[in-house]
Amino acid sequence: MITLKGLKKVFELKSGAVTAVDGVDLTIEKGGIFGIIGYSGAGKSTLIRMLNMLERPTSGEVNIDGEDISKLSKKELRKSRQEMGMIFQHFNLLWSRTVYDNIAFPLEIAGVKGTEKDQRVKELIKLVGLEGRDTSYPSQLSGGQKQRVGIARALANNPKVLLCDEATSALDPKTTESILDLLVDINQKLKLTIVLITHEMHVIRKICSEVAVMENGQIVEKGPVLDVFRHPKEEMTKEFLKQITEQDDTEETIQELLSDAGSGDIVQLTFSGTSAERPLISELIRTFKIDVSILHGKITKVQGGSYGTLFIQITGDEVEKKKALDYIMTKEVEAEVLRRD
Ligand SMILES: Nc1ncnc2c1ncn2[C@@H]1O[C@H](COP(=O)(O)OP(=O)(O)OP(=O)(O)O)[C@@H](O)[C@H]1O
Repeated sequence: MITLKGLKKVFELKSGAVTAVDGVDLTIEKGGIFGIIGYSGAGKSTLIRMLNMLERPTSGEVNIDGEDISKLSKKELRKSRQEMGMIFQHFNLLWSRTVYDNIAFPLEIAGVKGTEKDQRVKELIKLVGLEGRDTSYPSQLSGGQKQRVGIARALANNPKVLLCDEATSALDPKTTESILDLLVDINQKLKLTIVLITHEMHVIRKICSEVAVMENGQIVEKGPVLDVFRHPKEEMTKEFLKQITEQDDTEETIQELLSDAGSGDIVQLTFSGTSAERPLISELIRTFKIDVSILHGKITKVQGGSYGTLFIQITGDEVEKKKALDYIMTKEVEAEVLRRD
């Protein structure tokens, strides 16, 4: 649905030219939640702002449903923008208007009036969970409530895409969770495509189906979240993943496990996707004459499945242990014997 080809943005400053986005090729499929992660200055804001031409590209194409929107006239662009809602880190609300009037604003611009407008605003207030706050002013709302108004306003004209520019970066962790839950809810209920930019990996982990990692204006790695999390290729991706992996998966902890454990084979199991949800350990104990102790483990849930590592210790007869290992291999679980008894 959204295809970027050779997208580039150069800002000409007195001090010289700054290339904010440097030849980005990207395809964003309909209906998913696509996350773009990068550090400050990587070019994320500039990139997302080019998706609705808030920022004009220096070169390259932004194709939405097969149409290059950088070629549209002002009038056509105004119409095309209604198909894309946007929310911002600092909400960008109209401070002198109530919640109701903030949400009604884009409808008024689109020429929606009277009962139709009233019904739509009430529907949106309900959708984002702000019933009873219609007459409040933004200054009377919490950060999370302000972002809910931002979301309702962005959805007013039934857009196909919602662009989120660091939408939870100004919020505390608990409020962030509730706004992320709301975004997933909207994505599923309205079949809305969401594109978000963030510098926080837990946002990607919690709600995105696909991710692109941005560095110096370029996309350095991209793919389904589960794949990128399990097999990150670039240093930048690994660095972001450290935000959500705990220290206890380090080489040192594994060495400690190996030296502390009693007799028996020590096996590292790596699960991903639906394999993480199978009752593998109970299957092993029931099927083979072995004992299994769990030494250490962590399963992380992401959109589209789970992934994780489990360290187990297997004791029993050599033949049975070998059969159990062979069995594990047939279950789409990677198994590595770290120590053989
Ligand atoms: N309007 C502008 N004029 C000049 N330079 C700009 C402009 N907007 C962005 N830049 C520059 O482009 C580069 C990328 O900035 P951008 O804001 O897109 O990055 P970002 O990844 O979104 O970072 P942040 O989260 O800090 O906004 C930076 O070097 C920035 O200084």
